[in-house]
Amino acid sequence: MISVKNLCKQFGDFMAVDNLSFEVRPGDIVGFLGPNGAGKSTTMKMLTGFLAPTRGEIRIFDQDMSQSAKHIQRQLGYLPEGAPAYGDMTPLQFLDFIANVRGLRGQQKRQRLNDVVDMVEIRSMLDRPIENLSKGFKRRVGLAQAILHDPQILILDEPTDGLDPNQKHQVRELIQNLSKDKLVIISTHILEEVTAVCNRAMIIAGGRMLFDATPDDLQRRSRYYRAVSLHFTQMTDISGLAELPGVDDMEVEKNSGRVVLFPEHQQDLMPVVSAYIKDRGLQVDSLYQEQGRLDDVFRQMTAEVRE
Ligand SMILES: Nc1ncnc2c1ncn2[C@@H]1O[C@H](COP(=O)(O)OP(=O)(O)OP(=O)(O)O)[C@@H](O)[C@H]1O
Repeated sequence: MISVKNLCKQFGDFMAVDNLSFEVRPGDIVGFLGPNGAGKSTTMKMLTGFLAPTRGEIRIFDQDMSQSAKHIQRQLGYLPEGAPAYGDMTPLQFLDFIANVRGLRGQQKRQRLNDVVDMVEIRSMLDRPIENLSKGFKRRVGLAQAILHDPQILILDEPTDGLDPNQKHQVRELIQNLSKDKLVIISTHILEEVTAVCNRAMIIAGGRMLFDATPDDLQRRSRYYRAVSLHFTQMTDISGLAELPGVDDMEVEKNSGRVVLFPEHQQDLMPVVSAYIKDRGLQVDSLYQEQGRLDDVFRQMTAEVRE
């Protein structure tokens, strides 16, 4: 388990991480969200023992980071922001070097290198200097070094940054497949990544924790949660929709002409809206209940906090 209590990091007068407390348990895949400068990377650097906190305590598997960083780091895989690596090495040389540092030897090393190269799909790039690889492949090499020793804890700073949509999908699958009993923390700016990969979402801004619950809970906070969204095939008088029982508000989206009906108290509007459409013989080309918009919640939550 990771246990963080009252964690603070100050750079000069500036408080980058301000009194964070949380726990992460096996099986948790935490999406660490926040605007630029929120303190995500700084927190991750402290969790991995690369940066000393100004105040507070980090305990991992019941050991204190300030006393036992080396021991803890053996059980930890870290993909830093930007995935730094030795650019003049090839991925094969670099991963072999990391495997040695991680204490892998002989057949076990060869087997693990082979497996990880396939997992992150870099076999075709193994003999090119890392500095000549595309951003996406550099990121995969970074991911490979993080998982090479099959660590119990994975801390990945924007693991899908710079990847194309196919690669993003692969890396998300990889993270999900890895993490049955692991503790995973990933930082991301991509909100859908949190619903796609994570079972827990933490939002920080200005170094402070604003939210820590499931991605579903986060979606439920959106004003769009259970809103009914519909689009008419042709121009239609929609004034009656706003008067339906249970409708709190109605908006028409400018570009698409899509009508959104917001429910009172998150109630289910589908039956009344469907009946209204059917009774009047109106033609719609789409009608669905929204699950909540994460970008909307994220903006609301972080709007008032300094960057
Ligand atoms: N070594 C440092 N010295 C001074 N200030 C720093 C240092 N490292 C980070 N900061 C500042 O601390 C704040 C938090 O930075 P951090 O990199 O943790 O944010 P982040 O949430 O990871 O942002 P991003 O999403 O842009 O990567 C920023 O204002 C940053 O400028």
